[in-house]
Amino acid sequence: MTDDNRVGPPSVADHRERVGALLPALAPELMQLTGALGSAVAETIAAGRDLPIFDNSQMDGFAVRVADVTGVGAPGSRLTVVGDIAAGSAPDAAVEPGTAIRIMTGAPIPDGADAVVPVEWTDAPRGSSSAPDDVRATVPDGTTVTPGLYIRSVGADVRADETVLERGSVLDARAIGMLAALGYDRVPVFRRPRVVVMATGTELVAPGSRLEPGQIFESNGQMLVAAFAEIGIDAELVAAVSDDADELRRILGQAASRADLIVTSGGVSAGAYDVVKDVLRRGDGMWFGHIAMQPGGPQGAGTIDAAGRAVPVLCLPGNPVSTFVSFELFIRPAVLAMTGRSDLDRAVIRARVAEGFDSVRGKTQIVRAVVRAEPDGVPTVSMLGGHGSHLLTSLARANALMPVPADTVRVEAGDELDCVMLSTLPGGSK
Ligand SMILES: Nc1nc2c(c(=O)[nH]1)N[C@H]1C(S)=C(S)[C@@H](COP(=O)(O)OP(=O)(O)OC[C@H]3O[C@@H](n4cnc5c(N)ncnc54)[C@H](O)[C@@H]3O)O[C@H]1N2
Ligand code: MOO
Repeated sequence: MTDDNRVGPPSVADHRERVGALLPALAPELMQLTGALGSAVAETIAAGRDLPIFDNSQMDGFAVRVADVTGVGAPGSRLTVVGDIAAGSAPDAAVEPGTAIRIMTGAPIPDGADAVVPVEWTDAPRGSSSAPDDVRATVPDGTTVTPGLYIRSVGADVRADETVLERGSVLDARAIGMLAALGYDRVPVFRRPRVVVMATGTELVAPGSRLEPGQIFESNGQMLVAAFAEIGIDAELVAAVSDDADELRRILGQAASRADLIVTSGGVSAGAYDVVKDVLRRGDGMWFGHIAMQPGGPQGAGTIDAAGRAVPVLCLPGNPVSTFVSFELFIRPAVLAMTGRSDLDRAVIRARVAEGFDSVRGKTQIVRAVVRAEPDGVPTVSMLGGHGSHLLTSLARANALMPVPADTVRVEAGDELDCVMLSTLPGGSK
């Protein structure tokens, strides 16, 4: 539990709980399918109809009766062509004994037909705009013409009322394609939060600007917006805010009026210009402190009032690796839960440590790491770049974060630890 009267600093789990409790689940809404990519479905969705919607042809060819197309290798009897069905039109004749109907891929199977022979098996001209008067099919060696050949049956993909998406699953391109095929133009989803990301620090200038002495390029805001985009949330980046309390107060107020969540970076430690902490600590509902984790120790979390609405604010430490680790451990799962998603956590792989290293007593150390697949089965993991929370390049090169428990002071080669995968394991498996 998060408990300000506790002995010792809050743990990673405590802070995760605190952040999770601040972000309420967002209400469901009906959304146009075209805009729903990345949203989680708000209710279990059943197919409203069968798919395929009707029996249709899998091939460009001729709809026939099996009895008329027997024998392998030898030409079958000549069949009178009594119709022509393109995809998108309905049959206007039935296939009687001794007849066939030309048919295109996706067109409905006419009454009387119980198989389709591809045009390649026939003596009909291919790609001709009009159907021939008659046709003869020759069944290739090794093929048996049985009822249903090259017919895609109604309901073979999914039957009406069968579940196609569970509540909480995310709409990806494939799910959207499937819902469109079922005829859904709108889909019930959990609303996604409006997020404002605010990078604070007088030293920050936008990438691409000319640097004056002491200035650096703003990277945390860019990284956070990208991290939100990776979980389907279009966050708004507010230009780097200087360490001026009045300016920050004004910008926070404006952001709160339009946001479901505000995320700040920087200004939460013990410095003379730690403006985020100075401005927000005066309001009710904010907590600031150090959690037992490195990087990412100093944190702030709470709500601010926006015309009677309590808007959650999460304040992340400014060191770039600390910002990212805080997003990963606290914001990512809480925001995914807020948007109704059921897949809150990244894939975890247990890996064997390749080289030993020291860890910090009393703090969960979040180590940047590279996990590699090994032929013998157990993947190996190597620490990357040291513990410094300014070492952003090693973070960018890592494919995993490896939490080392707070009671561990030394990790030995050969120890096995869980690694939280940030990207795909070299070799392809997740
Ligand atoms: N006396 C103490 N000093 C510090 C403590 C402490 O407990 N006592 N904690 C250290 C730890 S741990 C961290 S983490 C940082 C957190 O500091 P702040 O959140 O106040 O962050 P800043 O001071 O604003 O910045 C820290 C560092 O990161 C750079 N930065 C900040 N924002 C950005 C950005 N948007 N893009 C790129 N780089 C950024 C900034 O220039 C600083 O170098 O405090 C330690 N100090
Ligand atoms: O904990 Mo700070 O986040 O080391 O860099």
